[in-house]
Amino acid sequence: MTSIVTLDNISKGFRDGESFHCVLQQVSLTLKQGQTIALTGPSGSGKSTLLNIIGGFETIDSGDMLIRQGDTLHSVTQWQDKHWSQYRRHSLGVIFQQFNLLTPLNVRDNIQFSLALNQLSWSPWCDELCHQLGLTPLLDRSVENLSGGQQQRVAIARALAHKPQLILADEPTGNLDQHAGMQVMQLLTDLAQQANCCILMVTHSEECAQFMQHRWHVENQQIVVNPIDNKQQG
Ligand SMILES: Nc1ncnc2c1ncn2[C@@H]1O[C@H](COP(=O)(O)OP(=O)(O)OP(=O)(O)O)[C@@H](O)[C@H]1O
Repeated sequence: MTSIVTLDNISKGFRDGESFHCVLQQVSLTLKQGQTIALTGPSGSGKSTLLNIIGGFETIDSGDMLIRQGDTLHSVTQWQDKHWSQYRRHSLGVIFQQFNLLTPLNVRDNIQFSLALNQLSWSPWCDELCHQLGLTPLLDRSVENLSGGQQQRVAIARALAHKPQLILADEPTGNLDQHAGMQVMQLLTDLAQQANCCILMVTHSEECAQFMQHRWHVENQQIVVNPIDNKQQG
């Protein structure tokens, strides 16, 4: 399987007044095309920090991160803002617990906005996404009038519309009841597989983690790859 993001010996901490709090220490890992990974760990262990580093929303203190663009892995050490924004637009889809939708807009325009950032227009894949997510009858509805489950399905359509190589999800079902949460997880994993996207998903929920092929655990500033992965792949 092709590597899409590699962390090479990265460390990250935060200054708190006089003291320095190390969150991740000399972490190395690789995300591969099509892999799905549940990221678990105690509160405050560094799960969101890891997601933010991979999304380019946080810098690293040391080490290197390599990101695939086309046929080549590029080191981010020399990247400027324009490189990061190009990476986020082209290669990333992001799904958070708070849906972060554009509330004055309808469902179609929320999805179209994400496509427009990549100079893409509505494609048959978008029709398929909306069909499978049950959004086709809702396309002209304002997102602010939708239920939590419906809004989260719009967030998934928006994240997948441009077929990114990587989806970063932070507690994507955290605001949903059990039934809606499992439905959303099933749709997310089915659609990501169809688009050959890798998913790295932070979750506290065992039921959600079960939808992913692999389990990584953040503990003592390290990432522990669970020896009993959900599925032994890649
Ligand atoms: N911008 C920041 N400035 C200072 N400290 C931060 C910052 N972001 C995170 N931290 C600290 O880094 C540690 C890890 O935070 P992080 O949000 O990554 O944990 P988490 O595992 O996602 O936690 P939770 O499960 O509670 O969301 C925490 O101690 C947090 O206070």
